[in-house]
Amino acid sequence: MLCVGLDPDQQKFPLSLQGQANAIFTFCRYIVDATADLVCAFKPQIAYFASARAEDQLEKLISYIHRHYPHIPVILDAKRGDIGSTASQYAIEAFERYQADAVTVNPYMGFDSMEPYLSYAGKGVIVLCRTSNPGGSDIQFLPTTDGSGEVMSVYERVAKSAATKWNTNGQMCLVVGATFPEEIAKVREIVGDMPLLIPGIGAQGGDVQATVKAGRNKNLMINSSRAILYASQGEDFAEAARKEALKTRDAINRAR
Ligand SMILES: O=C(O)c1cc(=O)[nH]c(=O)n1[C@@H]1O[C@H](COP(=O)(O)O)[C@@H](O)[C@H]1O
Repeated sequence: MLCVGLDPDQQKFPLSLQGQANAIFTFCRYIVDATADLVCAFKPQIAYFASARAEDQLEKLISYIHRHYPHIPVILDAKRGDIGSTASQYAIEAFERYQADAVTVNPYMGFDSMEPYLSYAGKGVIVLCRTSNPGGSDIQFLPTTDGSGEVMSVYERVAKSAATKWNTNGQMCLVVGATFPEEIAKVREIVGDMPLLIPGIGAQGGDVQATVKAGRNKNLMINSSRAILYASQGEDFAEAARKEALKTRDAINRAR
């Protein structure tokens, strides 16, 4: 159930990679090779590539994962959200340019903003529901009604809509932060067996055991990025990342 997040921050790279052409790809490739037998998915975060003008290295990385580890899905973490015509372009970017198997999207603009991704049969559409950051509560906790008199918070409404209306082709997953196990349990209750992407263990301090229990040990992809990527910033970074990934995977498995 471990998903390794690929958030390559060049300032944290070992000296031997600093200033090298293709350093981002090379760093991620080492991490992928060191952890591939321990993961259920890899999740590259697009901002780390785009901010460094390294989209070509993201393309290369996803193609490398597909070629060497074809059984491991790649989740492109892009958190897109826009009107349908623009979302169509983002869907082309995620699924045709980058060849991702799934993409994270923001549901704030509603169902039509997610439809272009859903039109790619077999691709995963991973919808933000109860995010891991403290400020997530600013909006996601607000009460809503839908006319039936039933009051629920925004994140519960997203979960309910995903479970009852939006997931027409079985492609949807939801993001729920490991930092909020109570809400993981509520979302699990609403959506049944739908897969959940759960970031927030490791650097953000989420509790692995509480996360697995709240998710009922079913269809979970539990993401850790920085704690694994930068377990060491020295030349032994890949070895250290493997050790940390093993430790995390074992902690997840002990909690199952
Ligand atoms: O969609 C996500 O992946 C995501 C959603 C969320 O609620 N919280 C969250 O941290 N993430 C992403 O998950 C990763 C977490 O990284 P670490 O905190 O370093 O493990 C980052 O790439 C975040 O952008």
